[in-house]
Amino acid sequence: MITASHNPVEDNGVKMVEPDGGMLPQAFEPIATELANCTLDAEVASVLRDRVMAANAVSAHGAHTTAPVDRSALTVLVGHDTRPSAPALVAAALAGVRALGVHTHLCGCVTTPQLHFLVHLANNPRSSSTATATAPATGPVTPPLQAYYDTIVGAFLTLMQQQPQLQQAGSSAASGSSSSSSSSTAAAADVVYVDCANGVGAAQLQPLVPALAGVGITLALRNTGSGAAAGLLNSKCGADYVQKERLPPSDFADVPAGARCCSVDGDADRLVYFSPAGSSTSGSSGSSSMGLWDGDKVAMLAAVFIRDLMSKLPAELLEGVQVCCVQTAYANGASTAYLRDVLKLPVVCTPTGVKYLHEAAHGADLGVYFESNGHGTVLFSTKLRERLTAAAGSHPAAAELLLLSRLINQTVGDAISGLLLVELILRRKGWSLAQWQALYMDLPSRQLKLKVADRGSITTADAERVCVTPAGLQEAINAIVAKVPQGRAFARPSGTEDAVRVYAEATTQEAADGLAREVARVVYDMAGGVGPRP
Ligand SMILES: CC(=O)N[C@H]1[C@@H](OP(=O)(O)O)O[C@H](CO)[C@@H](O)[C@@H]1O
Ligand SMILES: [Mg+2]
Repeated sequence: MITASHNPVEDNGVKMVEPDGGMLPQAFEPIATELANCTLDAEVASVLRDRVMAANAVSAHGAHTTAPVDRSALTVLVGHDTRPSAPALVAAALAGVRALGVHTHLCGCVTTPQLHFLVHLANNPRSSSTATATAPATGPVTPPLQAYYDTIVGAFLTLMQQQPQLQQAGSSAASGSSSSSSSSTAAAADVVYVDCANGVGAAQLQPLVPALAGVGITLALRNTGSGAAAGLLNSKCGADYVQKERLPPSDFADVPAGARCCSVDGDADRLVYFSPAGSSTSGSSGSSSMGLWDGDKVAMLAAVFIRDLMSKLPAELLEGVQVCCVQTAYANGASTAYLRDVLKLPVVCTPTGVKYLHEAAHGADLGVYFESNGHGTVLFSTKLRERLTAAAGSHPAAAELLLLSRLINQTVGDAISGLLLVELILRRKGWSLAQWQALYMDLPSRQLKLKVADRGSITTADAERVCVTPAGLQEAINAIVAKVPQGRAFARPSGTEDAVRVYAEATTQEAADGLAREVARVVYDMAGGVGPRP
């Protein structure tokens, strides 16, 4: 997938998709880095021969294979986002793959999660998570993009059209509204304004517009990157901008206060909800008055809904079924407490980066994982899906969960699938944005970043929550945090930028701001800060 995701339009990059639809195995990262850093053609050839081909003998899961690979039987699917540099890079990628004697299939301008889905489906045409798709029975024929919509939107529409016999009336903290059908919710909630980041999400969300109109939901696509006044990809728009700046994106000035809005990123694998200042915004964290429903909030909504459905299943069906919610240190402490104390679900904290969350969630039968920035999904194990399939005829909740496993992209976080999940749950519960927000109150938080001479000098442990080096830094951070009631703070080197990120939360915004500033200063002083002192 040729994309640089949420980054500026002039950047570009590549995301590799494994044959099972998953992400690049971590063991392959150093080799990929080596390949990317080749400067001479001859170097490319030798790294390919000595490193990539040698590693090819090791499968994604670490198992050694001695069987020779028939490259003519392989196909590499290539997709790209809307960046102007895409055509040249796609041509180079296709030429490179063909030079290895491997077939190519150009999927065109698709979202990253769509490409993951298609790769998975091409290799697993009978997979139960894509059972409604019209996939070819044999490879290496590649499935059409329509298979994605058939599976994901198809599951959503089936769930929406089902009689609400499984309503969770009174099953949660926020049960202020007793109505649950879409026709009886406020008209405003039936319009969802979508910030498409001027990226590939715009074209790929388009087929949802007529499909959702059929169930009473108006999708109003904004920042579609087209028209005379088209904005730039990810420029003052997109999920990363909305979540980090806590500001509505450009082209939303006329959207009414309290409206239901969401934002995807440049390759549509992240999703956050927001609402321009006005009603429904109480309880949001941050200095602006815009309401924000970030990845933590999406995760909690999914966890509440799935937990309710599971509670309707007979105990024997769930025997030995492990549920796990995965977060990073950036998850708001209030969301972690909600998972642990209210939902009473096991919570795991991993280092930043979806590859870590995905891996941890994959270990459970039902793994809910989201980064606060809106990237995440819910994974159902094969064991659980088989049990649900067997019970679907006699237990409506099992049938619903099975449909959910199709609505939710099982390969990676997916903004389109995420939007459908959120809209389904809010309608099923009859919840407004305010009721969703009221599940728990975010602790005020602050994120800062600063430059140091060598960010590699900061090493961390315990899912990046503790600094190991430089010596004494963690003790200094501990002393600052100890002075702030319910304070929590950590510093870690970014994996994607030349910067150190500082996160702090406390009971008031002032305290969180002050804590972040103090920690940033101590990092600056002890880890070789450069430029102005925070
Ligand atoms: C605090 C934050 O948002 N960090 C982001 C960012 O990683 P850093 O290692 O923090 O630069 O980019 C990653 C890739 O998109 C994303 O997975 C992660 O959540
Ligand atoms: Mg992205």
